[in-house]
Amino acid sequence: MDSSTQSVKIVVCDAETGEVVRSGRAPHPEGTEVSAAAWWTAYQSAASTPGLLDDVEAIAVGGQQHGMVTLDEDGELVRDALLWNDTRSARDARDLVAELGGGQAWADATGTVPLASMTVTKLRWLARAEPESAKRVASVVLPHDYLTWELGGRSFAPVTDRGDASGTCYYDASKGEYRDDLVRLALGRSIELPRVADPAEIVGHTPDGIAIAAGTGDNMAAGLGLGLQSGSAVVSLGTSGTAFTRSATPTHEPSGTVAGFADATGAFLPLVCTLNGARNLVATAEVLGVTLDELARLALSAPAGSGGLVFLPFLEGERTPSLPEATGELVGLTLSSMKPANLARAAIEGVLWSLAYGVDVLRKQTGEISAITLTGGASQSEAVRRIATSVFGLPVVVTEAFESVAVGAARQAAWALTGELPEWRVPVAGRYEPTEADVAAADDLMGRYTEVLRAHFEVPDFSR
Ligand SMILES: Nc1ncnc2c1ncn2[C@@H]1O[C@H](COP(=O)(O)OP(=O)(O)O)[C@@H](O)[C@H]1O
Ligand SMILES: O=C(CO)[C@@H](O)[C@H](O)COP(=O)(O)O
Repeated sequence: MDSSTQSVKIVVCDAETGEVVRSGRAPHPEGTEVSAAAWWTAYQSAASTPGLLDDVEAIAVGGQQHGMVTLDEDGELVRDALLWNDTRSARDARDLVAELGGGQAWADATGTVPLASMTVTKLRWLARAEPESAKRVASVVLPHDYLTWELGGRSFAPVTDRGDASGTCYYDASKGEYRDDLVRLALGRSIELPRVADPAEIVGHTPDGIAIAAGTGDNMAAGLGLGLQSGSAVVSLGTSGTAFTRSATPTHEPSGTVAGFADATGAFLPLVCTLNGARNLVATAEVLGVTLDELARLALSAPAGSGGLVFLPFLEGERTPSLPEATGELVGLTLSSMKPANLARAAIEGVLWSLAYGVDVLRKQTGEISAITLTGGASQSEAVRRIATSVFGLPVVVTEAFESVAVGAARQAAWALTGELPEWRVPVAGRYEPTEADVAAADDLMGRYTEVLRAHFEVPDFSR
């Protein structure tokens, strides 16, 4: 199961080959504050498709990362979960960074410098803004932990895995230990935290006897589903934009650009995340009064560089660069550039640009990255795939197994069931090679965006 921001997707895979044999989905409520119970209801609705779960032997959850799900002593929800894209704890993030002695101190302690997305900052927000709710909290779990617990009929204590735990900023991924001192720093006291299960552990069973694996964060699950290896990066365009790679060793990047997450196999998953993925494209299509397919056609009819238009895609504030209070900018409007086609292309270039920057920073942390695998809802767009070559200047691959998070969760479930990580084939649906002109366009685009970004916002070094 992939329980992500906008929807839940279930895929049923053949345990030997990974072939997707059945699937189902259901939408999630809108907003950055959502009751965890709504995710369980959505899962039950998707799973009720007749025959969908017939013969299923094992299940795992890949879930949107970082969300703060608060439980009281009786295991009841204290309040709605604050999601990864809720920026109200921006001030708390700044305070926590200062209180521990700066970005390097956090990067050393947990691998990651807290920004408003991370669970630890939401704990501090709760203590500050809702002290009465904070007092009632007995434990905090992540979205995937909550769903794993519900799947098991609450018959075992909540569990998590090291991948998702690494996104809390109170778990040290390199040592595999919770940092109770950081929970106390944020909330003022200790709380119960879910046990961190082994990557291939069966943590319990559903009331129907289906084995439940540990599950993980959605990006970690996508890494498993796509068979991610060092030297290449996954770029996901869902609600968030993410760029991540696999690393055998932990990263400790002090500026907060690269999160030093763990992956779902025992290795690491350095990751750059933006708040502004596919929804900037949906908003642009709405402004232009076109469908997403028409947006793609328009974008492909415009030249690389969008006739000089630059779209800083900060419609939901931003996490990378860290500008939680920012709004978007459209720059370079002239009589000749202000055309629907240029606007369509600029939206795609803008959304991809911050991830191209992310890939550059990842490269500095982990070594060469020579290809990109695109995934997430917007990777279905032919324009996104083609334009990506001229923003990254790298080969871009799209796989057939489109729901990579759910497939990765299924692969983990098969691993737990059989005791061996299955070697599932990841069939390539398309490979887009950059031309020399694409590589030059990528450099040019990075230069122009950096200039416009610097002219409008105060940011740390943000250049190639
Ligand atoms: N062809 C497309 N072009 C651009 N965006 C698309 C396209 N198809 C789907 N999307 C967008 O992708 C998003 C859903 O992607 P998904 O990866 O499922 O998100 P999440 O995992 O965050 O719930 C939605 O905002 C949807 O409108
Ligand atoms: O916060 C992050 C990663 O650090 C996001 O990637 C969330 O994990 C949500 O992902 P999507 O719902 O957009 O897939």
